[in-house]
Amino acid sequence: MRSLLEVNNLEAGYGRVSVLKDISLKVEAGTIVTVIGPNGAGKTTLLNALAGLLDVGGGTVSLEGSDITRHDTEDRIYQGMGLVTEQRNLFSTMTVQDNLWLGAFSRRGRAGRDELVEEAYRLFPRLRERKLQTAGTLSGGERQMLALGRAFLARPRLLMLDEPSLGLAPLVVRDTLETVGRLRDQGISVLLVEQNARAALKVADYGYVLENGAISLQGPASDLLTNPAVAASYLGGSQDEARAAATTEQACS
Ligand SMILES: Nc1ncnc2c1ncn2[C@@H]1O[C@H](COP(=O)(O)OP(=O)(O)OP(=O)(O)O)[C@@H](O)[C@H]1O
Repeated sequence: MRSLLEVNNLEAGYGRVSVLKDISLKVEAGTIVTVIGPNGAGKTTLLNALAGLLDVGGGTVSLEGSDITRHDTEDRIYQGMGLVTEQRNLFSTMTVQDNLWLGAFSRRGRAGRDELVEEAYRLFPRLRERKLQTAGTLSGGERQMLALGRAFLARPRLLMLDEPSLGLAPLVVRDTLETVGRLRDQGISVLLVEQNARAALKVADYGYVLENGAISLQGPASDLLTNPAVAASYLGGSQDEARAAATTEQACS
């Protein structure tokens, strides 16, 4: 079966500065794949390269088997890619409702758009409660939810999210990543870039660890959560604690 997204031996960077080295990864349809890694590892660069915002120096990117390596961003969006950046790119002086309405551009006519926005409210009830509030006055978590709601309305096949938990309090991070899970339930596959490794691995199906522009480790998210090396570097525990957690996990399964 072919993957929704397949990246092979990707190289990319900024002018003569090379950042991504020989990146190969896949996103299967209906799954959440996370890329975790420290500051400066190249996570945002990876999403920008996949969205066609950077020239790639080598390798290939395919979406459902069709080679899009040289396609421009507009074309990639047309083919079903969506990107929510760290900035979330909302219209701060416009209401929640109007921000959503703009996201429903794929549907023609007022009735069609209203129907789509209604679907977003069903999926994210908090947005309905806030629909007349301007986006600039929302809390960080609500802003992120609005960004996800708007991305949902564009109906991408693959949604790429750059650090949705950035700047959010721990409880709000959990809420936000549960929302990402709801998008998957709606048939949207997700490539999730996160520094918050634990929260990301909890919601994801599969994970990659990116270090210094290269993939250093990959596996099912549940395996990475109990991997001692991942725990020591990214989950805030010692290798001994991680081994103990892995043993308990195995004993319970
Ligand atoms: N416009 C740019 N020009 C030159 N170098 C850049 C540019 N943007 C990023 N870099 C460099 O590329 C490397 C990877 O940066 P990137 O933002 O992709 O990392 P990241 O993993 O997303 O980090 P963070 O988690 O801090 O956002 C860093 O060394 C960064 O300094």
